[in-house]
Amino acid sequence: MSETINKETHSFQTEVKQLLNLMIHSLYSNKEIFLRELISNAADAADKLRFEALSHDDYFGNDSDLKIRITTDKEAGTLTIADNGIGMTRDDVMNNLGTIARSGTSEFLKAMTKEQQADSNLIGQFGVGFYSAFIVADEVEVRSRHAGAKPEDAVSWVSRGEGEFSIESIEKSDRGTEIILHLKDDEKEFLEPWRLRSIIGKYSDHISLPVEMEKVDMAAPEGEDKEEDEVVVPEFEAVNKATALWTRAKSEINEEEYKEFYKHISHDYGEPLTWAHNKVEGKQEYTSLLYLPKKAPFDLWNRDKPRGVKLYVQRVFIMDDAEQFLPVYLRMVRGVLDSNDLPLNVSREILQDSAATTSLRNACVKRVLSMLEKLAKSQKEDYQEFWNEFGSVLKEGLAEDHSNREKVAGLMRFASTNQDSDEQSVSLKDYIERMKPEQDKIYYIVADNYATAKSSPHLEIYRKKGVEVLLMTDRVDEWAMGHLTEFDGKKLQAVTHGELDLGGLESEEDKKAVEKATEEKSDLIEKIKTQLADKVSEVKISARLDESPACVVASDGGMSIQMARMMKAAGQFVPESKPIFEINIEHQLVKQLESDMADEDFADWVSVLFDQAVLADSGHLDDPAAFTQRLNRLLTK
Ligand SMILES: Nc1ncnc2c1ncn2[C@@H]1O[C@H](COP(=O)(O)OP(=O)(O)OP(=O)(O)O)[C@@H](O)[C@H]1O
Repeated sequence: MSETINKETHSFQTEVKQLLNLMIHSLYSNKEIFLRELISNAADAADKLRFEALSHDDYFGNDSDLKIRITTDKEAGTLTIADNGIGMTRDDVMNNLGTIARSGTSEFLKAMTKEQQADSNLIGQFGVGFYSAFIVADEVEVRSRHAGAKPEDAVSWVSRGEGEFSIESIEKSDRGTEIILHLKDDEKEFLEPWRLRSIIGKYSDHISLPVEMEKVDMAAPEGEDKEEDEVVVPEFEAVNKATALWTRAKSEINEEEYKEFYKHISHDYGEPLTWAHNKVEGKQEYTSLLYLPKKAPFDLWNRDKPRGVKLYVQRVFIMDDAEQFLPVYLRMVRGVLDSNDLPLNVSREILQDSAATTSLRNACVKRVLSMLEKLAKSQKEDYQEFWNEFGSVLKEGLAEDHSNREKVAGLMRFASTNQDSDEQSVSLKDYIERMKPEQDKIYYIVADNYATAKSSPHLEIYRKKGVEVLLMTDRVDEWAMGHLTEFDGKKLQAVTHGELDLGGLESEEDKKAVEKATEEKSDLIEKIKTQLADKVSEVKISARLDESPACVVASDGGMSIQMARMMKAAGQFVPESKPIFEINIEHQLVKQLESDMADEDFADWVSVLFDQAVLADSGHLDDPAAFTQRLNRLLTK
C-alpha cells in the first residue's frame, strides 16, 4: 500500500498560487518575517501537543522537553526550523500545506487593485504563515511525524513554490516537524548565526518555549585539531526569553514585545492600536491580554467567521477562537485569556454553559469597553481611527448587549448637522452639551447615504429652529438605534417617525396654526387621501416642512420605507406599513392643488408630490417610469 501511494504530486489551490505570487513581491522588503511565522507555527504545534497530551498518555513519550531548534548547513545552503510539537499526519500535510482555509479569500484577491496588492498590510491579513518561507527559499521541504505515530509513518512535503508540491512517506526518528529551507542564492545571510539570533530576539522573545541555536564556543580557538574519529555533539542554548508574555509582569514588558506578541496571536501583519493586560486574583483568577487591531480584516462583516480569544487554562493552551468570552459585536478583539478556574479538560460544550465562562465573559467585555472609553477620552485621534474602521460593528452592541447598552452608546460617534462633513465624530455626550435649554430629546435621522440624510425635508423645521440632528447612514443604524431609546436620561427620536414632537421647542402658536389649517383644508386632505388610497395611511398638514412641498413619515413604531426595502432585499417578511403623507400648505405646489384643474391633472400632481417625497426619503421608487411619465405630462402642459 505504502509503495503505491508513496510519492504523489499535487497542485496548489488557485488561491495559494495567487497569494504566493503577491506575497513574495509585497513582503520582500521585510523578508525576515518568514522566521517569525515559522517559529510561530512551531510554537502553536507545541501548544497543541500539550493540550492533546492531556487525553493521550503516550503523546509525550520520552521527549517531554518541548523546544524549537534552528540549525544551518552552510555547505548545503539550508536553514532548518525543527520542533517536537504535535507534528502532522499525511492527511494534515495534504490539507494544511497547499490550501488556504479562509473563505472569501479568492474573491478578495481578485478584487484587489495593483496598489493594494503591493500593500504588505493587506497581504498580511491572510496570515502569510507557512508560505512566507518562499520569500527566501527556492525549495522548501517539510518532514513531519505526528505524536503517537510510528517512525515509519512520517511524511515529507517538498515544493519549489511554483504551483506544485509532492508528498512522500518517510521514516523520521523523532516526533514533530522540520522545515528545511533551501535558501535562494542571494538570501544566504540567513545562514549567519548572529543574523538569526537578532531576528529571533526581535520576534520571538515572548514565545513560551525555548528557541535554541547551537552554542558558540568562544573558548575553542578556530582550527584546533580534533581527534580523528571524535564525534562532536553540538550543544544548544535558548536564544529567547522563553516565557509566555502574559505571565510576565507588565512593568517588565516593553511596547515592542507587546506588539510582536499581537502579531503572533492575531496573524495580523500590522500593529495593534492598543491593548490591556490584566492579572486578576481572588475569587476569580485569570490573566487577560486583549488587543484592539488598527485595521479591519477583509471578512469582518462575516458574523460567523472564527473569532474570540486564545484560551489557556493554567498556561496550557486549550483552544483558538474561544468565542464564548466575547460577544459578536466585539469580534475585532484579539487576545489571550488564561484562566485558573476552568478545568483543563474543558471543551466548547462545557464552556457554553459554565458559570465561570459567564463571569469571565462579563469581565472581558468590561475590560474591552473600558479600554475603548479610555482611548476615546485620552487619545481622540486613535479612537476616531478605531471608529472609522469598526464603528458599525460596535453599533451592533446597542441591540445585542442590554446590560452594557449605556456604555456602548457612550462610545458611538455620528455625523451631524452641526458640522459640514460626513465624518462620524459626534458623541451623544457632545450632542447633549449643545442641546437647546428647552430641548428635551436627541434627534436623529437614518437614511441611505449622507447626501440624502443631510438634505432630507424632515430636517427643515430643525434647521429653522437651530436644533442639531444626528445623521446616520450605516446599514445597521436603523436596527441598532431601534434598541436605543434613551441615553443619559434623554429620549432619542428619529425625526422621520411619528408625530412631530418638538417638546419644549414647539410654540402654542405653531400648534394652533396646524390645527386651524387641518380644519380649513379638510376637503383637500380628503381628496388627496382618496387619490393615494392604497399608498398612505394618513394625509396631514405638516408642521415640519419649510422649503419642501411634502414628505413621508413612518408611523410611530412602524418601519421606515428604507428599512422595509432592506428587509425585503434580505428575503425577510415585511409587515405592511404605509407611511403618513405630510403636506406643506404654504408651498406653492400644494397651494395650486386647490386651483381649478382637471381630475387627471390633480391625480398627476398628487402622485408626483408623493413620489418626490418617497424619493427624498429613500432614494428609490417602486415604479420610476410612471413617475417620469406623469412629470413629463405636467411639464408639457
Ligand atoms: N510546525 C508545524 N507543526 C505542525 N503543524 C504545522 C506546523 N506548521 C504549520 N502547520 C500546520 O499547517 C497549517 C497552515 O499553516 P499556516 O502558517 O499556513 O497557517 P496558520 O498557522 O493556520 O495561520 P497563519 O497563516 O496565520 O500562520 C497550520 O494551521 C498547522 O495546522
